[in-house]
Amino acid sequence: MLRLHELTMRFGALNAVDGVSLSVGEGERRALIGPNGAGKSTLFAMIAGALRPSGGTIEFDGQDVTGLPEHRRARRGIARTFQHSSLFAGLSCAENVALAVRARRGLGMRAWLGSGRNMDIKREVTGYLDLMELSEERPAGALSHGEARRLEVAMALAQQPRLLLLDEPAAGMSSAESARFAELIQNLDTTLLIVEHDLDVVFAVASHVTVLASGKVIADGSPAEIKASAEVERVYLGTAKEIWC
Ligand SMILES: Nc1ncnc2c1ncn2[C@@H]1O[C@H](COP(=O)(O)OP(=O)(O)OP(=O)(O)O)[C@@H](O)[C@H]1O
Repeated sequence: MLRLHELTMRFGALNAVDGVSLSVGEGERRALIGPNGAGKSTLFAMIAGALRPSGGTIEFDGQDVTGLPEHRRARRGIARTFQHSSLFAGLSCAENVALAVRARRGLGMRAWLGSGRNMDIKREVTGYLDLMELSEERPAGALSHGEARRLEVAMALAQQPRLLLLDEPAAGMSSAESARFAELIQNLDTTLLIVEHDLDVVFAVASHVTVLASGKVIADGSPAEIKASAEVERVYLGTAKEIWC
């Protein structure tokens, strides 16, 4: 579904992402991990379309999307969440998700409750909120941090993405919140690419893990392979574990 070939991002003399090639298959849940400054966010931004690569290509669903802006990638089925909240605090959970559903369907924002079509939207909204265990009527501004992040995922799901990109979704969550979040994400059947520092979340959610360091892929495999990798253990999970967070 997603194929990166020799993807590179240079900032002046720095190769923040340095010739990364990787493929994500349909149905995979891929985690990108690595220490601070490894290039994860930069790689994520290039995949989402927020940053134009200095070199290399990005293929989505067999098509070269390297030059496409973010909104056109979104139309092809790539949805993302942001590190910072993108919710409307004064609207309820249902209203926030309804906005995303209506945007996907190309509908206006006026007169959005009442008609037959709106019942159809309402059913769809309820489905996404149920997946993320959120109640319809609560104002987004009254949600806990963990609930707000789940609402952002519900809004991304409302785009019916083929590939969902999650940018540090568990950042700032308590350990109880992040454990629940991981369970909910595991139940999604969307192909997923997640950048995350919380390794408990990563190993609970991911089917595949890619480890970046200094802009390069240093390991790639199943969670069990990554945990067992002497190289990853030596550099990150063991002696230098403190640099992860
Ligand atoms: N806009 C920019 N201009 C210059 N350098 C940048 C820019 N964005 C990122 N960098 C540098 O690129 C390198 C990779 O940064 P990036 O944020 O992608 O790493 P990361 O793995 O996401 O780190 P973290 O885990 O701390 O978020 C770092 O050295 C960073 O300082």
